[in-house]
Amino acid sequence: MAGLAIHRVTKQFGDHRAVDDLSLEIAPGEFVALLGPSGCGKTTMLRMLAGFEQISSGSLTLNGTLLASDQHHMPPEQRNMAMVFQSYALWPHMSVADNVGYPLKLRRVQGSEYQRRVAHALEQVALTPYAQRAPQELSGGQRQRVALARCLVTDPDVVLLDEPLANLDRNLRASMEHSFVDFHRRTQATMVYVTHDQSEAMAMADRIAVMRDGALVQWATPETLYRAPRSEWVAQFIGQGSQLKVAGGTPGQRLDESALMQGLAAPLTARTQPVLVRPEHIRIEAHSPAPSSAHSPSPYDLTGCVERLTFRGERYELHLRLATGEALLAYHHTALNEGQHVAVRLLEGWCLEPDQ
Ligand SMILES: Nc1ncnc2c1ncn2[C@@H]1O[C@H](COP(=O)(O)OP(=O)(O)OP(=O)(O)O)[C@@H](O)[C@H]1O
Repeated sequence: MAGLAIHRVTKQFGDHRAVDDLSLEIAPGEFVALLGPSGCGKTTMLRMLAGFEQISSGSLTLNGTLLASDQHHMPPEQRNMAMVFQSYALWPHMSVADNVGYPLKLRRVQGSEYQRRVAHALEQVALTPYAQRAPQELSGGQRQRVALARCLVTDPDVVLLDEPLANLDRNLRASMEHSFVDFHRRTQATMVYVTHDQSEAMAMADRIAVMRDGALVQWATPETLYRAPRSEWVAQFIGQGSQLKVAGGTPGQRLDESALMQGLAAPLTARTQPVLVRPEHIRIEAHSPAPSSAHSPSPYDLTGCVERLTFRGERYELHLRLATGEALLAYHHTALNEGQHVAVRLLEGWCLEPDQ
C-alpha cells in the first residue's frame, strides 16, 4: 500500500524495549494519533519515523520507499517529513514570515517563489496579518500556528506532531484542535500526532493507535475505541465508564439489558467476565424501587447508593455504590442527595478482554 507503513518495528535502549514489534499501515492523507500513557514509547516511535532515531528491527516505508530497517537509515532531511514540537522551536530573532520561510532558505528557494510559498503558508494558518511580528509578540496558539506554517511551506508528505498542545491552556487547546483539523483538511498531508490526552486524540484523529509498554494494544477509529474497546485497560483509558463483572458473555460481545441483568444476578464466583457500562447507558430512578413481583420483575431491580454528586452544567455526574460494593458512574439531569438510594437500570454493556 502507498502511504506510511510501520512493519514490526522494535526499538531497544539497552535492556529496555521502548517500542515492541509495532505494525501500522497509515493511508496517504490520514490523520493518525499515537495515544498512550507517559513512557509507552510514542515519542520514540515518532522520532524513528522522522529519522532522529535508528530502528533496532523491522522496517519503515513511505509510498513504497524504504526509510529504515536494521540495515538501512535514510537521513531525516531526505524523508520529506516535517515535525512540530511542543516547544514550537521558533527563532526569537526572526519575524514570523522569516521563521516560516527558514526551511525554504535551507533548500535555496529564493525570490518570488520564496515569497509566494511563505504567503501561502501563512494564509493557510490565518496568520497573514502577523507576518512581520516577532514570535514573542504572539500568543501560544499563534506561535504553534507559525510552527505549522513552517512545516507546511516545504510541502511535506508527512507531518509529525509531538504533543503540540501540551503547553497551552484548556480553552486554547480546544480552539487549536479546530486549527489542526482545518490544517489537515486544507493540506491533505498525512499526519501522525503523539498525545497522552485521549480527548485530544478522539477529537482530531481518523484513527488512533493505542500503545502500552511499547506495544500496540488497539488500532481503530475513535468511535470504535469508544464503543468497542478491546480490553479492560483500553476501556479505562478511553472515555468515562464503569467496569463490572458478569456471568456469561465473551470478549467482543455486546450485552443487552436482560443479558446484563441476568449476568449480574449470578453468584459472585460465577461473575468472571469484565463488562464496560458507559454512563449514557445507565438510567436512574430517583424514587425507591417498588418491590418486584416474582412473575414480572421490574427493570429497576438493581439499587445503588449515591456516594458523590458532581455538577457538570448540562448534567450531574453520580458516583454510585451498588449493594455488591461495585462502583458505577451515571449521569442524571437533576440533583440527588448524597446517601440517597436509587433504582438503577443498565441498558447495555460491552464485554472486554481481561488484562493479563
Ligand atoms: N535515548 C533514550 N535512552 C534510553 N531510554 C530512552 C531513551 N528515549 C526514551 N527512552 C525510554 O523509552 C521509553 C519510552 O519513552 P518515550 O519518550 O518514547 O515515551 P512517551 O510515550 O513519548 O512518553 P511521554 O508521553 O512522557 O513523552 C521510556 O521508558 C524512556 O525512558
